[in-house]
Amino acid sequence: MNTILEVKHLIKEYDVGKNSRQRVLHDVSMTIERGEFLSVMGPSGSGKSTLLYTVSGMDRATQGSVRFCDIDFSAMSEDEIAKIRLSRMGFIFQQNNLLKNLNIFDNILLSACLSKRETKQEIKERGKKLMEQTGILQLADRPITQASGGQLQRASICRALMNQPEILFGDEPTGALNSKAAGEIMDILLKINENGTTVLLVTHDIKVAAKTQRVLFMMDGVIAGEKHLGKYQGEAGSLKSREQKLTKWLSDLGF
Ligand SMILES: Nc1ncnc2c1ncn2[C@@H]1O[C@H](COP(=O)(O)OP(=O)(O)OP(=O)(O)O)[C@@H](O)[C@H]1O
Repeated sequence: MNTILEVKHLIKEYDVGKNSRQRVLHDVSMTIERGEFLSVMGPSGSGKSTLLYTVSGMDRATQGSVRFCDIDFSAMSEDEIAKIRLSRMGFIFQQNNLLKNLNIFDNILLSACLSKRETKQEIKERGKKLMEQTGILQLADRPITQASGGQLQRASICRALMNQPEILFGDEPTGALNSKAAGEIMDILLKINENGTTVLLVTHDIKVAAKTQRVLFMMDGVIAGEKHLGKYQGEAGSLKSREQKLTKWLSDLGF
């Protein structure tokens, strides 16, 4: 086994007013192996996004440890963690967060330009290749106001992949899309995972979670259960049965 992320006894509290703190994650422990494709489900407010942001180093743990490969986030400065995020992790969100004053191509190239590891030519070539793989090469010069939600989400996937991350985090990446566009985004994420990138998604959508390999169920700030579905191989018949298994499991957990 090759562990990419190890979380032990994670506690996360937020300051909520004067001398008042809300505990959102209660003693969460989990391990993610390199190459896995996981999703996190659970009721609204159960702590899914907080878990994602804390394990990806976007936010600090209050107590407990988060290790990415052999790196202990608690021993690192904000700047050091930001460098790791930029060079080794990718992020996609429900809202694509693309910059309005840049066209689609320049939005995609931006993070690679910031990491300054390659020449502009190398960056452009990889950007084009990713756009081709995700079916949006023809949109390179478009302003982001002239593309659909699904196309913009493909662009944000390209942007997240520009620095060839080892792990991709998604907070409801299909949440703002219709079911056809959501299915297409999931197919792209499955290919990315097949090529070796570990993927961790937060989702409310059973159809999305059913295509992932392992589903974590969060409830009141703890991981209340997990379901191993195995790698999804792409057959429609097996997808139906995965969705049914997941629906029954979630219902048994009271969701
Ligand atoms: N920055 C913050 N400051 C204070 N409280 C916060 C902050 N972020 C989240 N919370 C609180 O933490 C709890 C968990 O929020 P979180 O967004 O992690 O839940 P979630 O399961 O992702 O919810 P949803 O499915 O609705 O997105 C909620 O009660 C929320 O109000």
